[in-house]
Amino acid sequence: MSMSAPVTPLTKIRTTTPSSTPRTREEEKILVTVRVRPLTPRELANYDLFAWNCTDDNTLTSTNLNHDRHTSTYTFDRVFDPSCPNRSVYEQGARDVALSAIKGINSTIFAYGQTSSGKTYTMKGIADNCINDIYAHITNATASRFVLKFSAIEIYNETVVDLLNRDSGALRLLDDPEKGTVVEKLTEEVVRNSQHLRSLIATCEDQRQVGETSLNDRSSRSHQIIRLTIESSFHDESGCVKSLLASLSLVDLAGSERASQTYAAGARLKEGSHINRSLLTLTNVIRKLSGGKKSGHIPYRDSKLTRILQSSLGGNARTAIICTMSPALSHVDQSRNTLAFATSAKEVTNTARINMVVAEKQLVKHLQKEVSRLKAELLSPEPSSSECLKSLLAEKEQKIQQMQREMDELKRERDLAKSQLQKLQDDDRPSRQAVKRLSFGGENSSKVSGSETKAHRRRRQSIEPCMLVREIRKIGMMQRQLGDEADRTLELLSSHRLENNESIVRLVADIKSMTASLKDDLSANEEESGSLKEEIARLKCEELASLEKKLEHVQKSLDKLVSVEEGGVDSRTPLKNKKRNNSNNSGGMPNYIRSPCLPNVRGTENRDPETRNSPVAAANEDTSLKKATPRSASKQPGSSVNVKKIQMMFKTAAEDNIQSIKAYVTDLKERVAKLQYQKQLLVCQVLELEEGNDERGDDLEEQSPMPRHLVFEDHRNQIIMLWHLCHVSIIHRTQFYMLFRGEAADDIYVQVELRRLTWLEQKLSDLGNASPALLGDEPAGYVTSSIKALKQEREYLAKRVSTELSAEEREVLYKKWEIPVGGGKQRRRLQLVNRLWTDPLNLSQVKESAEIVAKLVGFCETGSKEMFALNFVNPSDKKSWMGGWNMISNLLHL
Ligand SMILES: Nc1ncnc2c1ncn2[C@@H]1O[C@H](COP(=O)(O)OP(=O)(O)OP(=O)(O)O)[C@@H](O)[C@H]1O
Repeated sequence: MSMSAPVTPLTKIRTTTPSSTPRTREEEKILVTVRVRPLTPRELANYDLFAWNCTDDNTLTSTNLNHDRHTSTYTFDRVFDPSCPNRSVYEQGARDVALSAIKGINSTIFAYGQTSSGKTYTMKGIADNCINDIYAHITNATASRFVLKFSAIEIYNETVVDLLNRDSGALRLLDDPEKGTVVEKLTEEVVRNSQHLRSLIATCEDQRQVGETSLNDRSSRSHQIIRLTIESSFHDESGCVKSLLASLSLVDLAGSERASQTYAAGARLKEGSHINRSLLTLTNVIRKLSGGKKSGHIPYRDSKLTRILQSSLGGNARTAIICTMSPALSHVDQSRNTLAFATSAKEVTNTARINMVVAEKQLVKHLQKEVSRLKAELLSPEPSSSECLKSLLAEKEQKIQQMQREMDELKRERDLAKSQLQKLQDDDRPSRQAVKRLSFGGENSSKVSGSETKAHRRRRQSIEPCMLVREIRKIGMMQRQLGDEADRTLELLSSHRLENNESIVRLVADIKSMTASLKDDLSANEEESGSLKEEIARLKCEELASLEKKLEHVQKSLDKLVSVEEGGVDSRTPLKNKKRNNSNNSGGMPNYIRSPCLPNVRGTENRDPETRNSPVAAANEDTSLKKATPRSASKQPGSSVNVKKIQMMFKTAAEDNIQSIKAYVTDLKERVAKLQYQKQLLVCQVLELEEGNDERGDDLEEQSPMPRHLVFEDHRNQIIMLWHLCHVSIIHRTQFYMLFRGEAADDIYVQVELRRLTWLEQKLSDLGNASPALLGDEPAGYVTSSIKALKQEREYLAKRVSTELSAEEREVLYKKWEIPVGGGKQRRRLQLVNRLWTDPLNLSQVKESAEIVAKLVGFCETGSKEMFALNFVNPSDKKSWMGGWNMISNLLHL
C-alpha cells in the first residue's frame, strides 16, 4: 500500500473532460484563509487583549496596541472572525477544494498556525463536514460506483508512523517515478460507510501523539495526514467505463512554537528541533514557490512533511490552507509569523488535473485511432499544420533574436566589469577600497530602491564577484601579515635561549594548527567556488608555500635551541636587533611582539613592520642592558661578567616572552577565526552571484508582493530560527540583531547572513543530524562541540551579570524571567543567561534576550555594521567577543 496522491499510470491516463468538470488541467493559486479563534479561558483569565480586527471578509488589521512601527493590514481569500462556526469555515475555506477529489482531482486541506491556535479544532470541523458532503454526493450519484480507501500517518520526530497500525514501526518513504513519494507498507482500509469512516478517524485521533503544554492541555505534537482515496467509475456517453481516481488529504500540522519547550530535556529538545526543522522547510518551500518558480531548486526533500506534501505544494492538486491564530496580544508575534506564511502561500500556484483511468480496451481503440490520424496527417500535411509550423518557427526565431540581444548586453556588462576590475587593481589604496566594497549594501544600497532598473541591478551584480575576488586577495594579504608576524616570533625564538622548550613546542604546535586550518580553509573554498578556483590556487601557492616555509623555520629553530650547548651564548643577532630597536622602545613592558589587532597603545600601528615588530624592541628599560650593547658583548668574548649579565637578561626576558607569545598566539587565533568567517561570507556571496540569473528568482524584493518591511521581518525570523538550529553564538546573534533593523542598507547583510546560515543548516542536515533514521542517536560531534561552545559562552556571560548589572537590575530581570529564589547567586545568574535566546519563535523574548546580552558585553547599537563584512573592528572588550568568533569558526570548520 502506498500513500501517494493518486496518479493514474501514464500509460492509462487520459485527461478528458467529464461533463461535470469544465477544464482538465488548470493553474490556480492556493486558497488561503485565516481563522481567528476566540480568546481561550486561559487568555481571558490573564486579562489578555484582542490584538486583531477582522475589518471585513478579507481583511485583518492589527490594533497596534504595541505601538509598532507598522500597523499591519493583511488580505486573504477569506478571513474568519472568532464568531465564525466550523460549518462556515468549511463552506468558504475548504468545500470546493475538498470535493474536487470526487471529480478526480487530488485535493489537500491543511491547517497551519502556532500551538493552541485552533488547528485541530478546525480540522475536525472540516473532516466532519467533508464526510457529510462526500456521502451525500455518493447517495445522489446513482450512476457512479464509488470505492473509498482510508489511510493515515503521523510524522513524529521525522519518523513516519502508520496510525492504523502503530506496530509496523517507522515507515520508509520511496520515490516512485510515476506516483512520486509513497509511504511503504502503509495500511489502506476500504471504507464501508460514513460511520466506518468516522470511527477510523477517531481511531487515528486516539493514536496520535499528544501532550500537555503550558498553552494547550491536549497539544498535538506531530503532523497528522489523513488520506481518503476516492475512485469513481461511470459510463460515458459512448458507454465506455471510465474511472476517476483522486485523493483528499486532511493535514493537521504540529504547532509552530515548540522551541519554547525544546530546552526542557533530551527527548523534548529533539522533538522541538524536528518540528522546527520541518516547519522551516515547509516555510522555505512555500517561500520559494511563492516567487513563481517551479523549475529552480525547491527543497522538498529537506523534510518528510514536504516530501509527502510535494504534489499539494505546486503540483498536481488543489490546495486550501487555513491559517489559524489566536487574537491575543500576548501571541501577536507568533500570529505575525503565521500571517507572513499565509501571505507567501497566497502566491503559490498549483496545476491540478483530472486523473482518469480509461478501461484498457477503450484505451487501445483510442490509441489506434490516434495512430491512424497521425499517419494520415503525415502523408498529406494539411495547410493548417504547415501554418502552425511556420508560426512556431517565427516564434523560435524571435526567441533566438531576443537571446542574441541578451548575450550582447551581457558581453557589454562583462567588458564593463573587466575595465572596472582593471581600474580597481590599478588603484593603490586597497584598504579603503575594501571598506568601500563592504558598504555597497550601505551607502549605495540606500539608493537602491524599488525603482532601480533591472539592468542596473544586473550590472551591479556582475561587478560584485570581481570586488569579492579583490576582497579575498585582501584577506590573503592579511594572512601573509599573520605569517610575517609568526616569522618574527620565530626570529625571537631562535635568537633567545629559552629554557622552557616545552612552551615553545606548544606555541609552535599552535602556529602549526593555525596553518593547517588556513590550509583547510583554502581547500574548502576551492571546492566550493568555481570562479574562485584561480584565486584560491594563487593564494594556496603563495601563502601555503610561505607558511610551510615558516613551519620549517620553526622546526629548525627548535632543533637549534635544543642542540645549542648551555652557556654558549651567541647573542649577535638578537643584540643587533635590540640595538636597532631600542630607539623605538619607550616602555618597560614585555611587549616584544605586537599583534596588529591589539589596541594601538603606543601609536605604532602604521609604522614599518621591520621597526615596529622587532623582537627585542620593547624588552625593558634596564639601563645596564642599554649599556651592555650587543656589539660590546660580542667584542669582549672573554668578559664573563657581560656574558652572565646577558644570560640573566635573556632568562628574565624569556619568561616574559612566554607570556607575551601566549597572548600573541591567542590573538592570532582570534584573527584567523575572523578571517575564516569573513572568507566564508565572501564565498557565500560569490556562490550566490555565480548561481547566476536563475537564482535571481530568490530575490524576494524583486518578486515578492510583500512590502519591504515584511520581507525583512520574514528574513530576520528565518535567521533567528537558523541561529537557533545551528547553535550560533548568542553574542553574534545579539550583535547582528541590534545592528540590522530593516533599513534598506541592511538588506545585503541580512541576505548574506541568511545564505550563510542556510548553508550551515543544510550542512548539518546533510551530515546526518536531521536524518530521521537517527532517532535515539547521539548528535554528531560538531553539534556537540557547538553546543559546548555555546555553553561556555553562557558561562562567561553569567559571570558578567554581576559586574555589568546593578543589584536592582538583576532583581528586575530575575523576576521577569521567573528565576526562582534560592540555589545561590551564581546559579541564578546562570539560570538567567541560560534562558536567553532559547525561543526563536517568541520575538519579544528574542528582543529582550538581545538587549540583555548587549548590556552584558557592552555592545551599543551604534556599533559598526562593517564587522559583519570585512572590516577589522577592535571591539571595546575584545575578550568578550572571542567566544563569538571562535564559535563561528568552529561552525565553519564543518
Ligand atoms: N474557533 C474556535 N472556537 C472555540 N474554541 C476554539 C476555537 N479554536 C480553538 N478553540 C479551542 O482552543 C483550544 C486549542 O485548540 P486546538 O487544540 O485546536 O489548537 P491547536 O492549534 O491544534 O494546538 P496544538 O498545535 O498545540 O495541537 C481548544 O480548547 C479548542 O477547543
